[in-house]
Amino acid sequence: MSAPIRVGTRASVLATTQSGHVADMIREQLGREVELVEVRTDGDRSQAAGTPLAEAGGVGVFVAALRDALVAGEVDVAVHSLKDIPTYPTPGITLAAVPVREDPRDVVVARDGLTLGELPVGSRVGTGSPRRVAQLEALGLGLDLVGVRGNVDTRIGKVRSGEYDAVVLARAGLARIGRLDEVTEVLDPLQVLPAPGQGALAIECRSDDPLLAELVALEDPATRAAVDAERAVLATLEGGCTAPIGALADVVEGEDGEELWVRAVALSPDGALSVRMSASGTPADAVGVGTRLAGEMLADGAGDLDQQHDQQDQPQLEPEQVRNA
Ligand SMILES: NCc1[nH]cc(CCC(=O)O)c1CC(=O)O
Repeated sequence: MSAPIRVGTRASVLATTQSGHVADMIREQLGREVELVEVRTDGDRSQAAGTPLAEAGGVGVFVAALRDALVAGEVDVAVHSLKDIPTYPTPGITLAAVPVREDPRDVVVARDGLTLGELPVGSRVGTGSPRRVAQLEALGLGLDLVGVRGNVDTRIGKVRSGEYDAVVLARAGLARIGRLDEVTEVLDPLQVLPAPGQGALAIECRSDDPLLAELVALEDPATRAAVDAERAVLATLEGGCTAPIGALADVVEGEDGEELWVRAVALSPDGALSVRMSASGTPADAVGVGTRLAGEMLADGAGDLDQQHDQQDQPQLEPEQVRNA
């Protein structure tokens, strides 16, 4: 009888829900015992103490804290939102599995059940993500985009209190914590492409842990191919530009078997300029499809989008590393 698998989790509602979900999968699909181990960070403490903390800005800290606990052998598995982890590899840690993902789209939670298009010009819409800001600006609705900090509950609270008219969030986060009923609009990826990896979970373990071979059973191959392609787009574009990036891939059944389709956009921070492209290939070549697509985007000027193109007030944006949050 082997020891329980220790799954590391952060204290937030979203994090414990995600880790709990993975713990259930390990119990049910691997038949192993699981123990949830809370990994506290300075970020969690300062938030508990009431200090405003950018969830997006703190993400690097949270990912790092879980990974530290993993490498130190305090936990055996770390669960993250895939979109929050960097594209480059981390020594000693392997992305063991990516389970079936939630609906990856962004959503609106607005006052009075409104959609973005129904909000009057000048309405205050909260988001701290440059990717969302640029794509929302590009819609030309005349919205006043303002930075928003804090966890999902805090963000929606700003709509309920009347401070903001709406906030834009990942549907997946709301789905996981059971608050989909508060969504007033699901944004079509034709207008707003999600962050690479949005809606997917990353299950990490130590690269030398035999557990790695077991965890692979939790992987959904179609999700893995899609997020591998999206992250290849991001990794390639990151090398050539700092513009906000959206990317979304899916695997569909074609005439000759499975096909992988990828759409991506890179925008100037104010959304005035963008390079938008799509590509397709096989799921087995996911990284190649994403890399080539990004290469074509760079050839089409995606590397020259970094400057601001008009001088309106911009919300306080989060650090560059989370520009796609
Ligand atoms: N940027 C923070 C973050 N990281 C993961 C999610 C939601 C869950 C997911 O996308 O998988 C969120 C909140 C949001 O963007 O609304």
